Amino acid sequence: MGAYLLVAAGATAAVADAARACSSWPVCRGPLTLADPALLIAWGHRVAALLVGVLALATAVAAVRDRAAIRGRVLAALALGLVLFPVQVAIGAVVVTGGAAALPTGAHLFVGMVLFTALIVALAWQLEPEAPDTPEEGWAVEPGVDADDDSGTPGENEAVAEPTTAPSDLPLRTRVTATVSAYFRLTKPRLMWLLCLVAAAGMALASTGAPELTVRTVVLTLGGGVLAIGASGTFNHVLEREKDKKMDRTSDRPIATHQIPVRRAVAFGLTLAAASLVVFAQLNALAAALGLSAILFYSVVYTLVLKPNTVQNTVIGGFAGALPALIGWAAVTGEFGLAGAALAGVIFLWTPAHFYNLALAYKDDYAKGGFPMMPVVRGEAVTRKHILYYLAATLLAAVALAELTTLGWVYAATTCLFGGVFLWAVLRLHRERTESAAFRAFHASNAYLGTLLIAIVVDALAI
Ligand code: HEM
Ligand SMILES: CC(C)=CCC/C(C)=C/CC/C(C)=C/COP(=O)(O)OP(=O)(O)O
Repeated sequence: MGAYLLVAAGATAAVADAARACSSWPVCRGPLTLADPALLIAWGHRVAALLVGVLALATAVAAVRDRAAIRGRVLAALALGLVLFPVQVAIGAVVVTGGAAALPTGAHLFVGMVLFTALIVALAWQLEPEAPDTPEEGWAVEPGVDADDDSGTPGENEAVAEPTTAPSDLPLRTRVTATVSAYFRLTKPRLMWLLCLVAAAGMALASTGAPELTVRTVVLTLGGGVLAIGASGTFNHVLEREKDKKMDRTSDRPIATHQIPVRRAVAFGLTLAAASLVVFAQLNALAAALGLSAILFYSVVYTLVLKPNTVQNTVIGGFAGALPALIGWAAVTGEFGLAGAALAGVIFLWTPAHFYNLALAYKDDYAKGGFPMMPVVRGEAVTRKHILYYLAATLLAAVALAELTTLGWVYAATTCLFGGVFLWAVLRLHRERTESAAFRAFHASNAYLGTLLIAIVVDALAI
């Protein structure tokens, strides 16, 4: 986390043009004053570098002392980090003293990222020494019922779901409430706040350029987004109704229990999809095309093709969740943009670090449903390792986003603070290996992304 703090502080120093405020090395000349934030950032970066250097050295010394208990590749990764440290200090000194032109652009950022990666890899190898590199033995997708099988004949292992349609002798009001809430559930409302924040962050980033962000753009983008997510969620419920019956977590879903007939659900989904496209089209054609792509990607590519067939289902499926970033950007500018794509990259890399925690908690349930999720196919230790890798990749992508934009200290502080909380939760998951630790890490993933997106909006619009 110290190494990450350094990378983030470095990116902030670059954005704030700290080298202009402090062009001497190793210390900044002149009095330290609160009036010059760039000078404060320059000092902060150097003090952090000193402290983290001491920490890295202490870690390496401890590892060497205990080398009998530490595997060779952990020591090698640590050694790489340690060797890169003085290299990184030297590059930093050259950059601030005016020699940046002699170095490849971004050399300091790149070496910092490699250093952080080396330490994370050492940590993952140390925490999960027994992680097998071969697939779990004996796992195979259970012969399930095809997603489009609407025969109503229960398959083997399949619980026979009792229709839970509100009986007609119940008061009308109770029946209406039950039906409305069942349709509401089809839209997967619990995901909406975060996906809407993704689109909001995309809009906020786009509006730091020339176009002004209007209330109309915000309302149409979030309105279209809510409708599109509702449509995608509904199609997902329709297509997975047979598998949903087999899993404890999903067996009470409205279509699985026949509370909502398939035909009506399809009509509901199509209505939401059409409404979302009409709303997006009020913005521009690109926003509408991206909205349609998101619906099709999640409903067809992810749900039908990837999810039942490949262990990389949720990794590739992350494209669907990343698209709202591009939609938000396109809503404001009418085109694609690098910063919007970088935000989409953050969401894409965050998705496995978010979902693999649930995959661990619901491993047996997913196996019952016949889904080749990572813990089911490759085992829990490999999944925990991948959570750490994707978390590290997300944190680095967040720094890359800062480099490409004018996001400032609110954003940098948020990614460090909540990135630290997320990392802490994942480390506890590695040590405790319990269901509650997996849920804690899942909630930390949502807290990290949620606060990061709010920080983007605040930094881009208010500061
Ligand atoms: C392939 C990609 C993803 C998969 C497989 C996945 C899976 C899941 C699952 C299974 C749940 C539990 C849902 C429930 O039982 O109600 C969940 C919850 C959630 N997901 Fe994801 N997710 C993915 C991507 C995303 C994305 C891109 C976002 C937003 C940016 C997101 C935000 C959320 C939120 C906010 C919750 C609810 C948390 C809560 O109830 O406290 N997910 N996800
Ligand atoms: C703008 C727009 C249309 C965006 C759509 C993107 C979208 C809905 C992304 C979320 C992906 C998601 C929550 C998957 C849930 O997994 P799952 O369906 O495998 O979960 P389950 O096991 O609960 O069915």
